[in-house]
Amino acid sequence: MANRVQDKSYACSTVALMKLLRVEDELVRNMRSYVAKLKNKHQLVHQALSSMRAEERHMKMDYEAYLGNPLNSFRLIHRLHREWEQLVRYTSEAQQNARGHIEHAHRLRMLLPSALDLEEASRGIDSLVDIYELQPEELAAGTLVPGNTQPSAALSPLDCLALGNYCKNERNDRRAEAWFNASLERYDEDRLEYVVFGLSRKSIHNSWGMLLMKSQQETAGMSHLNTEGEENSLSKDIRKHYDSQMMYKRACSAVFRAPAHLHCRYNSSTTAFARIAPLKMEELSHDPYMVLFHDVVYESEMDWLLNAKQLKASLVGHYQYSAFRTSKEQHFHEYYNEAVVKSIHRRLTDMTGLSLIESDALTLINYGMGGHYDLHHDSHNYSEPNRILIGDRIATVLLYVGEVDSGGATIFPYINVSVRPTKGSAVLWYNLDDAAEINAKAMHAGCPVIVGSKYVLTKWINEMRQLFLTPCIRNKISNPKSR
Ligand SMILES: O=C(O)CCC(=O)C(=O)O
Ligand SMILES: [Fe+2]
Repeated sequence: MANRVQDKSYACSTVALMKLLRVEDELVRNMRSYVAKLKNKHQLVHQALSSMRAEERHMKMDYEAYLGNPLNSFRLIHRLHREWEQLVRYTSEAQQNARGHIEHAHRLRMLLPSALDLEEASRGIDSLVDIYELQPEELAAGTLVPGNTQPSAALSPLDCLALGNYCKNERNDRRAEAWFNASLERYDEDRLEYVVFGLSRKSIHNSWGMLLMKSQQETAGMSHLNTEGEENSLSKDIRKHYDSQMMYKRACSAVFRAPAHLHCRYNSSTTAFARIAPLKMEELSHDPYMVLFHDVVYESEMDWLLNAKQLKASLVGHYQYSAFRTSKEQHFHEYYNEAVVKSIHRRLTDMTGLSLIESDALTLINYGMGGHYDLHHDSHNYSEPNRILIGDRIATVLLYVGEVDSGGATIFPYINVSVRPTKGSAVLWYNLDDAAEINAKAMHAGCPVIVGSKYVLTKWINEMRQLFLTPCIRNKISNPKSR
Protein backbone atom coordinates (compact mmCIF):
# COMPACT_ATOMS: atom_id res chain seq x y z
CA MET A 1 0.00 0.00 0.00
CA ALA A 2 2.79 2.37 0.96
CA ASN A 3 4.51 1.76 -2.41
CA ARG A 4 1.32 2.33 -4.26
CA VAL A 5 0.85 5.71 -2.65
CA GLN A 6 4.36 6.74 -3.75
CA ASP A 7 4.09 5.27 -7.27
CA LYS A 8 0.68 6.50 -8.24
CA SER A 9 -0.87 9.00 -5.95
CA TYR A 10 -2.87 11.49 -7.97
CA ALA A 11 -4.13 13.70 -5.21
CA CYS A 12 -1.00 15.55 -4.16
CA SER A 13 0.91 16.31 -7.37
CA THR A 14 -0.03 18.55 -10.30
CA VAL A 15 2.20 16.58 -12.68
CA ALA A 16 0.27 13.39 -11.88
CA LEU A 17 -3.00 15.25 -12.30
CA MET A 18 -1.91 16.34 -15.82
CA LYS A 19 -1.63 12.67 -16.75
CA LEU A 20 -5.17 12.19 -15.52
CA LEU A 21 -6.42 14.92 -17.85
CA ARG A 22 -4.98 13.00 -20.80
CA VAL A 23 -6.68 9.81 -19.60
CA GLU A 24 -9.97 11.68 -19.37
CA ASP A 25 -9.51 12.98 -22.96
CA GLU A 26 -8.94 9.45 -24.21
CA LEU A 27 -11.99 8.15 -22.31
CA VAL A 28 -14.22 10.85 -23.78
CA ARG A 29 -12.91 10.24 -27.32
CA ASN A 30 -13.48 6.50 -26.98
CA MET A 31 -16.99 6.87 -25.56
CA ARG A 32 -17.96 9.50 -28.18
CA SER A 33 -16.94 7.20 -31.02
CA TYR A 34 -18.88 4.37 -29.31
CA VAL A 35 -22.01 6.52 -29.09
CA ALA A 36 -21.62 7.71 -32.72
CA LYS A 37 -21.35 4.14 -34.02
CA LEU A 38 -24.32 3.03 -31.94
CA LYS A 39 -26.36 6.01 -33.14
CA ASN A 40 -25.61 5.18 -36.77
CA LYS A 41 -26.60 1.54 -36.32
CA HIS A 42 -29.64 2.52 -34.32
CA GLN A 43 -30.71 4.79 -37.22
CA LEU A 44 -30.33 2.00 -39.79
CA VAL A 45 -32.33 -0.46 -37.70
CA HIS A 46 -34.96 2.21 -37.18
CA GLN A 47 -35.24 2.78 -40.95
CA ALA A 48 -35.48 -0.93 -41.65
CA LEU A 49 -38.28 -1.24 -39.10
CA SER A 50 -40.14 1.74 -40.56
CA SER A 51 -40.21 0.25 -44.04
CA MET A 52 -41.41 -3.06 -42.60
CA ARG A 53 -44.17 -1.23 -40.75
CA ALA A 54 -45.25 0.57 -43.95
CA GLU A 55 -45.58 -2.78 -45.67
CA GLU A 56 -47.63 -4.11 -42.77
CA ARG A 57 -50.04 -1.14 -42.92
CA HIS A 58 -50.53 -1.72 -46.62
CA MET A 59 -51.23 -5.38 -46.01
CA LYS A 60 -53.75 -4.72 -43.24
CA MET A 61 -55.97 -2.63 -45.51
CA ASP A 62 -57.05 -5.73 -47.42
CA TYR A 63 -55.37 -9.01 -46.57
CA GLU A 64 -56.92 -11.00 -49.37
CA ALA A 65 -56.09 -8.52 -52.11
CA TYR A 66 -52.59 -8.20 -50.73
CA LEU A 67 -51.88 -11.89 -50.51
CA GLY A 68 -53.69 -12.58 -53.78
CA ASN A 69 -50.80 -10.88 -55.48
CA PRO A 70 -48.04 -13.49 -55.85
CA LEU A 71 -45.36 -10.82 -55.60
CA ASN A 72 -46.67 -9.84 -52.17
CA SER A 73 -46.83 -13.47 -51.01
CA PHE A 74 -43.25 -13.95 -52.13
CA ARG A 75 -42.15 -10.81 -50.32
CA LEU A 76 -43.93 -11.83 -47.10
CA ILE A 77 -42.21 -15.19 -47.08
CA HIS A 78 -38.88 -13.69 -48.01
CA ARG A 79 -39.22 -11.03 -45.31
CA LEU A 80 -40.01 -13.49 -42.60
CA HIS A 81 -37.45 -16.01 -43.72
CA ARG A 82 -34.48 -13.82 -44.41
CA GLU A 83 -34.92 -10.16 -43.67
CA TRP A 84 -35.95 -10.57 -40.04
CA GLU A 85 -33.14 -12.97 -39.41
CA GLN A 86 -30.69 -10.50 -40.94
CA LEU A 87 -32.11 -7.69 -38.88
CA VAL A 88 -31.73 -9.60 -35.62
CA ARG A 89 -28.21 -10.62 -36.62
CA TYR A 90 -27.32 -7.04 -37.51
CA THR A 91 -28.56 -5.76 -34.12
CA SER A 92 -26.62 -8.36 -32.18
CA GLU A 93 -23.49 -7.76 -34.28
CA ALA A 94 -23.85 -4.07 -33.62
CA GLN A 95 -23.56 -4.89 -29.93
CA GLN A 96 -20.58 -7.16 -30.50
CA ASN A 97 -18.74 -4.47 -32.46
CA ALA A 98 -19.29 -1.98 -29.68
CA ARG A 99 -17.50 -4.33 -27.32
CA GLY A 100 -14.09 -3.09 -28.47
CA HIS A 101 -14.92 0.35 -27.10
CA ILE A 102 -16.14 -1.01 -23.81
CA GLU A 103 -13.02 -3.18 -23.48
CA HIS A 104 -10.83 -0.17 -24.23
CA ALA A 105 -12.69 1.81 -21.56
CA HIS A 106 -12.09 -1.05 -19.10
CA ARG A 107 -8.37 -1.02 -19.91
CA LEU A 108 -8.24 2.71 -19.29
CA ARG A 109 -9.84 2.15 -15.90
CA MET A 110 -6.48 0.79 -14.73
CA LEU A 111 -5.16 4.32 -14.97
CA LEU A 112 -8.02 5.92 -13.10
CA PRO A 113 -7.77 7.12 -9.51
CA SER A 114 -8.56 4.51 -6.87
CA ALA A 115 -10.73 4.76 -3.77
CA LEU A 116 -7.52 5.61 -1.92
CA ASP A 117 -6.89 8.56 -4.27
CA LEU A 118 -10.43 9.81 -3.70
CA GLU A 119 -9.92 9.52 0.03
CA GLU A 120 -6.70 11.53 -0.17
CA ALA A 121 -8.36 14.19 -2.31
CA SER A 122 -11.33 14.38 0.11
CA ARG A 123 -8.92 14.69 3.01
CA GLY A 124 -7.25 17.59 1.14
CA ILE A 125 -10.55 19.48 0.77
CA ASP A 126 -11.52 18.66 4.33
CA SER A 127 -8.31 20.11 5.72
CA LEU A 128 -8.91 23.32 3.72
CA VAL A 129 -12.34 23.59 5.33
CA ASP A 130 -10.81 22.89 8.71
CA ILE A 131 -7.73 25.12 8.66
CA TYR A 132 -9.13 28.14 6.80
CA GLU A 133 -12.54 27.79 8.46
CA LEU A 134 -14.34 27.68 5.11
CA GLN A 135 -18.00 26.76 4.74
CA PRO A 136 -18.80 23.68 2.62
CA GLU A 137 -21.66 25.64 0.96
CA GLU A 138 -19.18 28.33 -0.20
CA LEU A 139 -16.68 25.82 -1.49
CA ALA A 140 -19.50 24.05 -3.30
CA ALA A 141 -20.27 27.34 -5.12
CA GLY A 142 -16.60 27.66 -6.18
CA THR A 143 -15.50 30.21 -3.52
CA LEU A 144 -12.06 29.37 -2.16
CA VAL A 145 -11.15 32.91 -1.11
CA PRO A 146 -13.90 35.20 0.20
CA GLY A 147 -15.05 37.58 -2.54
CA ASN A 148 -13.51 35.50 -5.31
CA THR A 149 -16.01 32.99 -6.64
CA GLN A 150 -15.18 30.88 -9.69
CA PRO A 151 -18.42 29.29 -10.83
CA SER A 152 -16.46 27.06 -13.23
CA ALA A 153 -14.85 25.42 -10.20
CA ALA A 154 -18.19 24.84 -8.46
CA LEU A 155 -18.82 21.34 -7.16
CA SER A 156 -21.58 19.08 -8.46
CA PRO A 157 -24.17 17.52 -6.12
CA LEU A 158 -22.29 14.23 -6.60
CA ASP A 159 -19.01 15.86 -5.46
CA CYS A 160 -20.76 17.28 -2.38
CA LEU A 161 -22.32 13.90 -1.59
CA ALA A 162 -18.90 12.20 -1.81
CA LEU A 163 -17.40 14.80 0.54
CA GLY A 164 -20.36 14.35 2.92
CA ASN A 165 -19.78 10.60 2.95
CA TYR A 166 -16.07 11.16 3.60
CA CYS A 167 -16.86 13.36 6.63
CA LYS A 168 -19.46 10.81 7.78
CA ASN A 169 -16.79 8.08 7.76
CA GLU A 170 -14.40 10.40 9.57
CA ARG A 171 -17.14 10.95 12.18
CA ASN A 172 -17.31 14.64 11.54
CA ASP A 173 -21.12 14.71 11.60
CA ARG A 174 -21.62 18.48 11.53
CA ARG A 175 -19.49 18.93 8.44
CA ALA A 176 -21.04 15.89 6.77
CA GLU A 177 -24.47 17.45 7.24
CA ALA A 178 -23.26 20.70 5.65
CA TRP A 179 -22.02 18.77 2.59
CA PHE A 180 -25.30 16.82 2.28
CA ASN A 181 -27.16 20.10 2.49
CA ALA A 182 -24.93 21.60 -0.23
CA SER A 183 -25.55 18.53 -2.37
CA LEU A 184 -29.33 18.97 -2.09
CA GLU A 185 -29.08 22.69 -2.84
CA ARG A 186 -27.09 22.11 -5.99
CA TYR A 187 -29.38 19.32 -7.18
CA ASP A 188 -30.91 20.26 -10.53
CA GLU A 189 -34.13 18.40 -11.39
CA ASP A 190 -33.53 18.98 -15.12
CA ARG A 191 -30.22 17.13 -15.24
CA LEU A 192 -31.49 13.77 -16.47
CA GLU A 193 -27.96 12.37 -16.65
CA TYR A 194 -27.87 12.01 -12.85
CA VAL A 195 -29.55 8.64 -13.47
CA VAL A 196 -26.32 7.41 -15.08
CA PHE A 197 -24.42 8.22 -11.90
CA GLY A 198 -27.04 6.73 -9.55
CA LEU A 199 -27.85 10.11 -8.02
CA SER A 200 -31.30 11.18 -6.85
CA ARG A 201 -32.65 13.44 -4.11
CA LYS A 202 -33.65 10.26 -2.32
CA SER A 203 -30.08 8.94 -2.31
CA ILE A 204 -28.79 12.18 -0.72
CA HIS A 205 -31.54 12.10 1.93
CA ASN A 206 -30.76 8.47 2.62
CA SER A 207 -27.09 9.22 3.34
CA TRP A 208 -28.08 12.12 5.57
CA GLY A 209 -30.74 10.05 7.34
CA MET A 210 -28.27 7.22 8.02
CA LEU A 211 -25.85 9.72 9.55
CA LEU A 212 -28.48 11.06 11.94
CA MET A 213 -29.72 7.60 12.88
CA LYS A 214 -26.14 6.58 13.64
CA SER A 215 -25.73 9.54 15.96
CA GLN A 216 -28.98 8.50 17.71
CA GLN A 217 -31.08 11.34 16.28
CA GLU A 218 -33.70 8.86 15.17
CA THR A 219 -36.64 11.19 14.53
CA ALA A 220 -34.63 13.62 12.38
CA GLY A 221 -33.01 10.68 10.62
CA MET A 222 -36.33 9.05 9.78
CA SER A 223 -37.68 12.34 8.40
CA HIS A 224 -34.86 12.29 5.83
CA LEU A 225 -35.47 8.67 5.03
CA ASN A 226 -39.20 9.35 4.48
CA THR A 227 -38.83 12.36 2.24
CA GLU A 228 -41.43 11.17 -0.23
CA GLY A 229 -44.19 11.06 2.39
CA GLU A 230 -44.43 7.31 2.59
CA GLU A 231 -41.60 5.16 3.77
CA ASN A 232 -39.92 3.92 0.58
CA SER A 233 -38.51 0.44 0.28
CA LEU A 234 -34.91 1.66 0.39
CA SER A 235 -35.53 3.45 3.67
CA LYS A 236 -37.26 0.33 5.04
CA ASP A 237 -34.09 -1.61 4.28
CA ILE A 238 -32.01 1.08 5.93
CA ARG A 239 -34.29 1.07 9.00
CA LYS A 240 -33.93 -2.74 9.18
CA HIS A 241 -30.18 -2.49 8.77
CA TYR A 242 -30.02 0.19 11.45
CA ASP A 243 -32.18 -1.83 13.88
CA SER A 244 -30.05 -4.90 13.45
CA GLN A 245 -26.86 -2.86 13.88
CA MET A 246 -28.22 -1.49 17.16
CA MET A 247 -29.21 -4.96 18.28
CA TYR A 248 -25.74 -6.26 17.39
CA LYS A 249 -24.05 -3.44 19.32
CA ARG A 250 -26.23 -3.86 22.40
CA ALA A 251 -25.92 -7.64 22.43
CA CYS A 252 -22.12 -7.60 22.05
CA SER A 253 -21.71 -5.35 25.06
CA ALA A 254 -24.41 -7.03 27.20
CA VAL A 255 -24.09 -9.96 29.55
CA PHE A 256 -27.18 -12.14 29.28
CA ARG A 257 -28.64 -13.81 32.36
CA ALA A 258 -28.45 -17.60 32.60
CA PRO A 259 -31.47 -19.06 30.79
CA ALA A 260 -34.13 -20.75 32.95
CA HIS A 261 -35.65 -24.28 32.63
CA LEU A 262 -32.65 -25.66 30.84
CA HIS A 263 -30.27 -28.30 32.06
CA CYS A 264 -26.98 -30.11 31.63
CA ARG A 265 -26.71 -33.76 30.72
CA TYR A 266 -24.59 -36.38 29.01
CA ASN A 267 -25.50 -37.20 25.44
CA SER A 268 -25.25 -40.97 25.07
CA SER A 269 -27.95 -41.54 22.51
CA THR A 270 -27.27 -39.84 19.17
CA THR A 271 -24.93 -42.60 17.93
CA ALA A 272 -23.54 -45.94 19.11
CA PHE A 273 -20.21 -44.26 19.85
CA ALA A 274 -21.87 -41.66 22.12
CA ARG A 275 -23.13 -44.59 24.23
CA ILE A 276 -19.56 -45.57 25.15
CA ALA A 277 -18.19 -42.05 25.28
CA PRO A 278 -21.02 -39.71 26.32
CA LEU A 279 -20.66 -36.03 25.50
CA LYS A 280 -21.11 -33.28 28.11
CA MET A 281 -24.00 -31.10 26.96
CA GLU A 282 -25.55 -27.93 28.34
CA GLU A 283 -28.85 -26.74 26.88
CA LEU A 284 -28.90 -23.06 26.03
CA SER A 285 -32.25 -22.69 24.34
CA HIS A 286 -35.28 -24.69 23.21
CA ASP A 287 -36.30 -22.35 20.38
CA PRO A 288 -34.14 -22.60 18.39
CA TYR A 289 -32.79 -25.76 19.95
CA MET A 290 -29.25 -24.92 21.02
CA VAL A 291 -26.69 -26.81 23.08
CA LEU A 292 -23.18 -26.18 24.27
CA PHE A 293 -20.80 -29.15 24.26
CA HIS A 294 -17.80 -29.15 26.57
CA ASP A 295 -14.39 -30.64 25.74
CA VAL A 296 -15.18 -31.86 22.24
CA VAL A 297 -12.05 -30.71 20.44
CA TYR A 298 -8.78 -32.21 21.63
CA GLU A 299 -5.61 -30.24 22.28
CA SER A 300 -3.71 -32.26 19.62
CA GLU A 301 -6.42 -31.51 17.03
CA MET A 302 -6.30 -27.81 17.77
CA ASP A 303 -2.50 -27.85 17.43
CA TRP A 304 -2.77 -29.63 14.08
CA LEU A 305 -5.36 -27.17 12.78
CA LEU A 306 -3.35 -24.15 13.81
CA ASN A 307 -0.21 -25.56 12.16
CA ALA A 308 -1.97 -26.62 8.97
CA LYS A 309 -3.63 -23.31 8.38
CA GLN A 310 -3.31 -21.38 5.13
CA LEU A 311 -5.92 -18.75 5.64
CA LYS A 312 -7.48 -16.56 2.94
CA ALA A 313 -9.73 -13.53 3.44
CA SER A 314 -13.37 -14.46 4.05
CA LEU A 315 -15.74 -13.21 1.34
CA VAL A 316 -19.47 -12.57 1.31
CA GLY A 317 -22.21 -12.56 -1.35
CA HIS A 318 -20.71 -12.63 -4.83
CA TYR A 319 -17.17 -13.23 -3.62
CA GLN A 320 -16.66 -9.77 -2.25
CA TYR A 321 -14.63 -8.39 0.60
CA SER A 322 -16.89 -6.69 3.09
CA ALA A 323 -16.74 -4.86 6.39
CA PHE A 324 -19.69 -7.12 7.29
CA ARG A 325 -17.32 -10.02 7.82
CA THR A 326 -13.67 -9.34 8.62
CA SER A 327 -11.84 -12.61 9.08
CA LYS A 328 -9.65 -15.13 7.30
CA GLU A 329 -10.58 -18.73 6.67
CA GLN A 330 -9.57 -22.11 5.34
CA HIS A 331 -11.71 -25.04 4.21
CA PHE A 332 -11.15 -28.67 5.22
CA HIS A 333 -13.32 -30.98 3.13
CA GLU A 334 -14.59 -34.24 4.57
CA TYR A 335 -12.67 -36.21 1.94
CA TYR A 336 -9.44 -34.45 2.99
CA ASN A 337 -7.13 -37.37 3.67
CA GLU A 338 -6.16 -36.42 7.17
CA ALA A 339 -6.96 -38.27 10.39
CA VAL A 340 -7.77 -35.08 12.33
CA VAL A 341 -10.31 -33.87 9.77
CA LYS A 342 -11.93 -37.29 9.56
CA SER A 343 -12.14 -37.70 13.31
CA ILE A 344 -13.65 -34.23 13.82
CA HIS A 345 -16.28 -35.10 11.22
CA ARG A 346 -17.07 -38.38 13.04
CA ARG A 347 -17.46 -36.45 16.29
CA LEU A 348 -19.77 -33.95 14.63
CA THR A 349 -22.02 -36.85 13.65
CA ASP A 350 -21.90 -38.17 17.23
CA MET A 351 -22.82 -34.74 18.56
CA THR A 352 -25.64 -33.96 16.19
CA GLY A 353 -26.97 -37.30 15.00
CA LEU A 354 -27.11 -35.68 11.57
CA SER A 355 -25.60 -36.70 8.25
CA LEU A 356 -22.83 -34.41 7.03
CA ILE A 357 -23.14 -35.44 3.39
CA GLU A 358 -23.75 -32.48 1.03
CA SER A 359 -22.83 -30.02 3.79
CA ASP A 360 -20.34 -27.15 3.39
CA ALA A 361 -16.69 -27.94 4.09
CA LEU A 362 -15.48 -27.61 7.67
CA THR A 363 -14.22 -24.02 7.83
CA LEU A 364 -11.50 -22.70 10.12
CA ILE A 365 -12.12 -19.01 10.71
CA ASN A 366 -9.68 -16.59 12.33
CA TYR A 367 -10.58 -13.13 13.59
CA GLY A 368 -7.82 -10.68 14.58
CA MET A 369 -8.29 -7.53 16.62
CA GLY A 370 -11.65 -5.96 15.75
CA GLY A 371 -12.41 -8.99 13.52
CA HIS A 372 -16.11 -9.80 13.54
CA TYR A 373 -19.05 -11.30 11.68
CA ASP A 374 -22.09 -8.98 11.68
CA LEU A 375 -25.61 -10.16 12.51
CA HIS A 376 -26.69 -12.82 10.02
CA HIS A 377 -28.60 -16.02 9.52
CA ASP A 378 -26.75 -19.13 8.37
CA SER A 379 -29.53 -20.46 6.16
CA HIS A 380 -29.79 -18.94 2.71
CA ASN A 381 -33.55 -18.73 2.35
CA TYR A 382 -33.30 -20.06 -1.20
CA SER A 383 -36.36 -19.95 -3.40
CA GLU A 384 -38.06 -23.32 -3.66
CA PRO A 385 -36.59 -24.60 -6.95
CA ASN A 386 -33.05 -23.89 -5.74
CA ARG A 387 -33.72 -25.31 -2.33
CA ILE A 388 -34.89 -28.60 -3.76
CA LEU A 389 -31.68 -28.83 -5.78
CA ILE A 390 -29.13 -27.79 -3.17
CA GLY A 391 -30.89 -27.73 0.21
CA ASP A 392 -30.52 -25.16 2.97
CA ARG A 393 -28.48 -25.20 6.17
CA ILE A 394 -30.57 -26.96 8.80
CA ALA A 395 -28.08 -26.54 11.66
CA THR A 396 -24.67 -25.14 12.51
CA VAL A 397 -21.93 -26.40 14.81
CA LEU A 398 -19.32 -23.88 15.89
CA LEU A 399 -16.25 -25.34 17.57
CA TYR A 400 -14.00 -23.00 19.54
CA VAL A 401 -10.35 -23.67 18.74
CA GLY A 402 -8.85 -21.62 21.55
CA GLU A 403 -9.92 -18.78 23.80
CA VAL A 404 -10.11 -15.02 23.27
CA ASP A 405 -8.73 -12.65 25.90
CA SER A 406 -11.54 -10.17 25.49
CA GLY A 407 -14.56 -9.77 23.18
CA GLY A 408 -15.38 -12.20 20.35
CA ALA A 409 -18.51 -13.78 21.85
CA THR A 410 -21.05 -15.45 19.58
CA ILE A 411 -24.35 -13.69 20.27
CA PHE A 412 -27.97 -14.60 19.54
CA PRO A 413 -29.78 -11.34 20.39
CA TYR A 414 -33.33 -12.61 19.77
CA ILE A 415 -32.99 -15.20 22.51
CA ASN A 416 -30.55 -13.35 24.78
CA VAL A 417 -27.82 -15.92 24.44
CA SER A 418 -24.16 -15.06 24.35
CA VAL A 419 -21.52 -17.78 24.07
CA ARG A 420 -17.99 -16.97 25.16
CA PRO A 421 -15.34 -18.80 23.16
CA THR A 422 -13.98 -21.51 25.48
CA LYS A 423 -11.17 -23.72 24.25
CA GLY A 424 -12.45 -27.10 23.05
CA SER A 425 -16.16 -26.35 23.46
CA ALA A 426 -18.74 -26.19 20.69
CA VAL A 427 -22.20 -24.78 20.20
CA LEU A 428 -24.86 -26.45 18.05
CA TRP A 429 -28.07 -24.75 16.95
CA TYR A 430 -30.85 -25.29 14.45
CA ASN A 431 -31.38 -22.62 11.78
CA LEU A 432 -34.62 -24.13 10.50
CA ASP A 433 -37.69 -24.75 12.65
CA ASP A 434 -39.83 -27.91 12.80
CA ALA A 435 -41.74 -26.82 9.71
CA ALA A 436 -38.38 -26.47 7.89
CA GLU A 437 -38.87 -22.70 7.74
CA ILE A 438 -36.09 -20.26 8.66
CA ASN A 439 -36.16 -19.60 12.40
CA ALA A 440 -35.53 -15.85 12.71
CA LYS A 441 -34.50 -16.36 16.33
CA ALA A 442 -31.39 -18.18 15.15
CA MET A 443 -29.96 -14.86 13.91
CA HIS A 444 -26.47 -14.44 15.35
CA ALA A 445 -23.14 -12.64 15.09
CA GLY A 446 -19.49 -12.99 16.05
CA CYS A 447 -18.70 -9.87 18.11
CA PRO A 448 -15.48 -7.95 17.43
CA VAL A 449 -12.40 -9.33 19.14
CA ILE A 450 -11.02 -6.77 21.59
CA VAL A 451 -7.81 -8.47 22.68
CA GLY A 452 -6.39 -11.71 21.29
CA SER A 453 -7.07 -13.84 18.24
CA LYS A 454 -10.18 -15.96 17.81
CA TYR A 455 -10.23 -19.31 15.99
CA VAL A 456 -13.46 -21.19 15.32
CA LEU A 457 -14.28 -24.20 13.18
CA THR A 458 -17.70 -23.95 11.56
CA LYS A 459 -19.75 -26.77 10.13
CA TRP A 460 -22.91 -25.66 8.33
CA ILE A 461 -25.06 -28.78 8.01
CA ASN A 462 -27.27 -29.25 4.96
CA GLU A 463 -30.86 -30.50 5.20
CA MET A 464 -30.60 -32.74 2.09
CA ARG A 465 -29.63 -36.00 3.82
CA GLN A 466 -31.61 -35.68 7.05
CA LEU A 467 -34.86 -37.17 5.78
CA PHE A 468 -34.77 -40.30 7.99
CA LEU A 469 -32.62 -38.81 10.75
CA THR A 470 -34.94 -35.96 11.75
CA PRO A 471 -38.42 -37.44 11.25
CA CYS A 472 -40.04 -34.68 13.32
CA ILE A 473 -38.84 -31.98 10.98
CA ARG A 474 -40.98 -31.59 7.92
CA ASN A 475 -38.76 -31.97 4.95
CA LYS A 476 -39.05 -29.43 2.15
CA ILE A 477 -36.73 -31.46 -0.03
CA SER A 478 -38.88 -34.60 -0.11
CA ASN A 479 -42.17 -32.72 0.04
CA PRO A 480 -41.69 -29.18 -1.17
CA LYS A 481 -45.36 -28.22 -0.82
CA SER A 482 -45.43 -29.01 2.93
CA ARG A 483 -45.52 -25.93 5.11
O1 LIG B 1 -17.44 -16.46 14.95
C1 LIG B 1 -18.53 -16.55 15.45
O2 LIG B 1 -18.70 -16.44 16.66
C2 LIG B 1 -19.72 -16.77 14.56
C3 LIG B 1 -19.39 -17.49 13.29
C4 LIG B 1 -20.58 -17.70 12.45
O3 LIG B 1 -21.61 -17.13 12.65
C5 LIG B 1 -20.55 -18.63 11.31
O4 LIG B 1 -19.47 -19.17 11.04
O5 LIG B 1 -21.58 -18.80 10.66
FE1 LIG C 1 -23.17 -17.86 11.29
